[in-house]
Amino acid sequence: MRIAVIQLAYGDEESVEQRTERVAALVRTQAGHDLVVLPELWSAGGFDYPAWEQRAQAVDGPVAQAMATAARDAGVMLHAGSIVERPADGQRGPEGKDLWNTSLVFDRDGDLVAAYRKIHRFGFGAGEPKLMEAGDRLALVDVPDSAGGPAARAALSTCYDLRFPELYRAQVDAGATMFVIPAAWPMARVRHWTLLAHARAIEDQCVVVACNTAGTHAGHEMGGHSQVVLPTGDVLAVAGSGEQVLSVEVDMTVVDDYRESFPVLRDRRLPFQRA
Ligand SMILES: NC(=O)CCC(=O)C(=O)O
Repeated sequence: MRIAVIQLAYGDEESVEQRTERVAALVRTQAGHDLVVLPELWSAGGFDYPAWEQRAQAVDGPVAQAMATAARDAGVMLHAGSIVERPADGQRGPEGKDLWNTSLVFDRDGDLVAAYRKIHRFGFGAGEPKLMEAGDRLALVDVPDSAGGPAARAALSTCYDLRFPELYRAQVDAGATMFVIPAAWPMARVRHWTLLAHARAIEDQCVVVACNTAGTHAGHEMGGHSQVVLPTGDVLAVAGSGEQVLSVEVDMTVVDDYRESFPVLRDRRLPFQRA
């Protein structure tokens, strides 16, 4: 299957409306891909905490509508990155807040087929844990291969989630063969981003499609280096530090083949006795 990873760069000057139009146009140029992936919180600004309240939208709000239309126009499945979600029905979480960091996936008809609320909140006590609720539910979606190869069973996670291997093990147990991970991961820790994505691919024998942000916004330089990593640990493609689109061909037979030839997952031994 053909996958496009759109590593967006943005600063503070562009309005949400301008950026949404620009991103929709970029998505439309990706016709011919089976899956197109955008980064975390690209419309609200990954580190622009003070703007989140005002930029929050529902899962059928203006950003989602623009992405649904772009997916349909391009005829691609679109992982539209994440939005700051404020549910239209006034829902609040257990901490009394009404915002979530929510990823949205649209199919090639523009229908919303998956939504994932980020489980692990990032921000050193500020940002997400202060302003948002945590998700508590896995989300997986099938990505068909128009060339007739096996579909991917894509599991959704977001940025800081990458540091929590137990999430990915749970996704594997739910049938995942691919991890799709949008992010706004800063340059300061880009080495962690690269290494952890490799680790998740190798330890869980999945294809990792990791789409980061580039540019500098809200005083934070983003790390870029989006990447597509195979279960073998081989890197199919890696971006630099600026705006860039990676276009890769992934044969999903690699997952079953590699799991068969090196059956690491079958050698798991749980539960352990307590010491
Ligand atoms: N937006 C994020 O989740 C950033 C995560 C990050 O910077 C880190 O884990 O390091």
